[in-house]
Amino acid sequence: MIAVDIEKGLKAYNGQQVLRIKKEFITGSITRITGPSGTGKTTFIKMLAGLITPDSGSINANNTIWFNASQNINLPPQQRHIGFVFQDYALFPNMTVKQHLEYATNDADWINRLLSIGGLDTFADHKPNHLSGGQQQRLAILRALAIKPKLLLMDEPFSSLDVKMKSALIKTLKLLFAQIGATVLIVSHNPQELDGITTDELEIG
Ligand SMILES: Nc1ncnc2c1ncn2[C@@H]1O[C@H](COP(=O)(O)OP(=O)(O)OP(=O)(O)O)[C@@H](O)[C@H]1O
Repeated sequence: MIAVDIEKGLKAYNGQQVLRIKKEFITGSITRITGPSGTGKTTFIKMLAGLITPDSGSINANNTIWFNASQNINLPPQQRHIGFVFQDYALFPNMTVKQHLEYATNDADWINRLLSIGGLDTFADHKPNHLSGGQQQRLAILRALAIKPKLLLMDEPFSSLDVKMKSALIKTLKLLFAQIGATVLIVSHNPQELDGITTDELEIG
């Protein structure tokens, strides 16, 4: 379980706004994060990843303290074993599809399975600028899964996929999440796309 109780002052266009999140995420749960634009959904998952530091409070993952302001503990991102799908993908321009996955794992069977799940087998030697937007987005998802993360954070991960591709991929991912025992948080503006996959919801703002 991941227990979060944090506060962060956001630099909003109209002054200061405080983001407060108090929530427990059960191991293996899949939570949809909703809320209006600019309320702090991305900032929240970046705080879980250790990419943004909360002003106060704590984040505890199972028996490990990831963040505790009063004890001055702040585990770096690489020690949190998290998979992150960035809204803008953040792919490496000089790496091929396969190299993105090899950067994260040396398990060749797992890499081949991921390539097949993402429909990118035949694009293994392509670099991102030779992929469509949907293919780049799928690569960002596969890269996040490559380390078999215990916590997977996804920021609008299906926004560039067509409806058919999206629903097939989501069904497959649900099985995969269960298999690797991941707890998953998905920021999504689309109310329907995650029907039947999420087990919990967090509304921000
Ligand atoms: N490191 C930071 N420290 C403080 N404030 C930040 C930081 N990064 C972003 N912000 C501010 O937090 C606010 C919320 O931004 P954020 O991207 O988290 O919103 P969001 O809910 O994900 O929006 P959207 O749905 O449009 O993607 C913005 O006003 C932004 O300027």
